Amino acid sequence: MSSDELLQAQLELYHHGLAFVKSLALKAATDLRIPDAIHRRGGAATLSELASDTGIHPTKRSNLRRVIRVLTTTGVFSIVQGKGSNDHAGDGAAYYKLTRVSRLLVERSPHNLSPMVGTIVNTLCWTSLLKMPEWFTQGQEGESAQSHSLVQLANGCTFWDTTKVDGGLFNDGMAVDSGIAMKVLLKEHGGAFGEVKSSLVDIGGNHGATASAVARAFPHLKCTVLDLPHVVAAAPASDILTFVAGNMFDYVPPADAVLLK
Ligand SMILES: C[S@@+](CC[C@H](N)C(=O)[O-])C[C@H]1O[C@@H](n2cnc3c(N)ncnc32)[C@H](O)[C@@H]1O
Repeated sequence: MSSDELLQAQLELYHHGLAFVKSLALKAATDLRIPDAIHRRGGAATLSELASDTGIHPTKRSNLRRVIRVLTTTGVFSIVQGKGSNDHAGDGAAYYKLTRVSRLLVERSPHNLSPMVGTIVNTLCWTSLLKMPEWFTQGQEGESAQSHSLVQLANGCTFWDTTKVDGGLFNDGMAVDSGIAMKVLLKEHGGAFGEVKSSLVDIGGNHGATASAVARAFPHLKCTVLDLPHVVAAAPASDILTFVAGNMFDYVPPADAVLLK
């Protein structure tokens, strides 16, 4: 390698190695409710406005700038000089704005995906994935990879067991994810459900976000949700869904259509 190539390769390696900073900056901004703070300021806010609105300690303001800089680089926020055409202050200061990504993190948005950030950026995922080298090299003859998962190796229980004690982290993420997916699915391909005769079962249907969207759009369908007992036990009551607690590998309630999302 030439010197330039060597330095470029080193840079790329560090980019790959430090990619987690992007996830963790996203998680921090979500937890600090920075998207809400920008939204409340009319869609654009200075660093000091963000710092005071989100309770950043005065000694940490420059650190906040660094986190926001990561997030402007990755497209979560954008940065402009001055507030733009509706800039009454006309001060030319740096303003941080929402992008189509961070609009999904505004709590009042009909497409609020902020719970999903905690679902995908959390210590369970990290501790499990850090075990990859061990997991790949361990195993027993005749055992399938699924029978001993990364999560089991790292945490001593299955992934689904962890959702018993995660305070709703996973299920809350699933609900908001389904809200968006079903909105698009029903808009673009809703006809598929119209063709179902009279009943549908959503296997692993969690708290019923997907099945309720179907049931509301197609009232002729009797919709059932099958999920694990601890998930069904915590599901909100519903007038339009029937919940069945069980294991899909043992029993699937009969229906004209089966949905697996
Ligand atoms: C990735 S989540 C998907 C949830 C939902 N379908 C959605 O799209 O939002 C998988 C779901 O399957 C459920 N599940 C996992 N193993 C199951 C089993 N053996 N029988 C029934 N449900 C199961 C989990 O509790 C979880 O709610």
